[in-house]
Amino acid sequence: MHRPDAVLVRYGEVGVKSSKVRTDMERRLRDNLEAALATRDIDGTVERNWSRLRIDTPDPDAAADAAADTFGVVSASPVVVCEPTREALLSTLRAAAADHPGGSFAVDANRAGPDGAHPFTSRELEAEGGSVVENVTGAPVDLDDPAVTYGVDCREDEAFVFTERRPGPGGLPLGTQEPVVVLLSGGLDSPVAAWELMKRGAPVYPVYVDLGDYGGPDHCARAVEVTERLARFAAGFDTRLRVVDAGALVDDLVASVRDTRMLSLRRAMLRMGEVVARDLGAVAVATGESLGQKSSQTGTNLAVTDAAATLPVYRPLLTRDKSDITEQARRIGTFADSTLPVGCERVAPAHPETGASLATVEAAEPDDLLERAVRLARNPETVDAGADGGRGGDESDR
Ligand SMILES: Nc1ncnc2c1ncn2[C@@H]1O[C@H](COP(=O)(O)OP(=O)(O)OP(=O)(O)O)[C@@H](O)[C@H]1O
Repeated sequence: MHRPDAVLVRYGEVGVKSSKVRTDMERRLRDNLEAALATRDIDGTVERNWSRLRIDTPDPDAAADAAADTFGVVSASPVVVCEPTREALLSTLRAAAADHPGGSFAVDANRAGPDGAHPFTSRELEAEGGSVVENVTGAPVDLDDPAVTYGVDCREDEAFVFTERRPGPGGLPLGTQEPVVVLLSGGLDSPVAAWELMKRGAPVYPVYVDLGDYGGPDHCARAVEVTERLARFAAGFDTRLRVVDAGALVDDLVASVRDTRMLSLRRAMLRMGEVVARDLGAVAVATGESLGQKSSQTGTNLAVTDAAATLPVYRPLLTRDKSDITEQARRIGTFADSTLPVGCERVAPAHPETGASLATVEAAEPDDLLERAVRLARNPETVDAGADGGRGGDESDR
């Protein structure tokens, strides 16, 4: 195949929106793709074209990877662009077949345009293209499970030939929903929760609660590292980690509260997240909790935790299994060394309460716990983890 000279970017859910919302979301997707190219130093321009976007670039391979990391994108294909004529298409297919990697193949053609725009149908293109590829490669046709699919997208003014569809994350373009604060521990779950929210279009502001001696520099470094990985999916958005220094508060909790300590700590964390959320214009606070995963995550205990919240609490992983979350963390690149014996595990009491009443928890915790949490969160330290901030709170495009 000649070198591809562009990338076709396909989206999914954006396409079923009403035309105004769809236009706004396509624009946002285009801007996000441009930002993704810019952060990776890839030259290219992005155009909205019928129901796809198209990137013209000297480096389609890298541009397709950048698109495949962009929320809203369902798939991206490096493509060879040619004239929308039978001769040009068959000749481009012939050139592509010269690089056939082996195994069976199919030709999948899509033709769009007004009646009479092309003197051939999609089916005819598939049959004729199939013969061309067969002649060049000698490979067998397999329409059900081909090793290679030669894609042909034929439009009125131009046509595209491709052999790859790199899957994207799907979802909605980042910035089409309102921002959310995510309590990010740097453990396995909360980065996946953040990713899931971003996938639905919500920019996230990660907040790490420094647990002092119970966390330590390695724990915090892990949160920074994970934030950097998340920033890869959020080019142009402010994903800087906000760090709240809660060492003294945790020391006091450990010294003064026994079985319900973890619940009081979660309540304080939610309050801290809320302060940052209000400051940055975020509409909710999210955690990586899932039902029954830990003693603090029973239905009763989650209700006690939520009683401290005045903003909605999002738990994108509520019903997910740990094995599934772990597999996703590996896939999206946020799986870090999760075996560090630090963090909340060290704060937990020997016999944590699994079914606390709000009255019991409130009676056991210091009277000023939540006010103290608010004070601590007013001036978080901001750690730049590689994003080039600025658009997280943009009202205009949601
Ligand atoms: N130090 C922290 N800073 C910010 N948020 C935290 C911290 N520790 C816990 N959280 C939040 O509370 C949730 C439940 O805490 P849990 O004890 O399960 O955390 P973990 O196992 O250390 O981390 P994770 O849940 O991210 O794997 C986390 O998913 C996260 O949203």
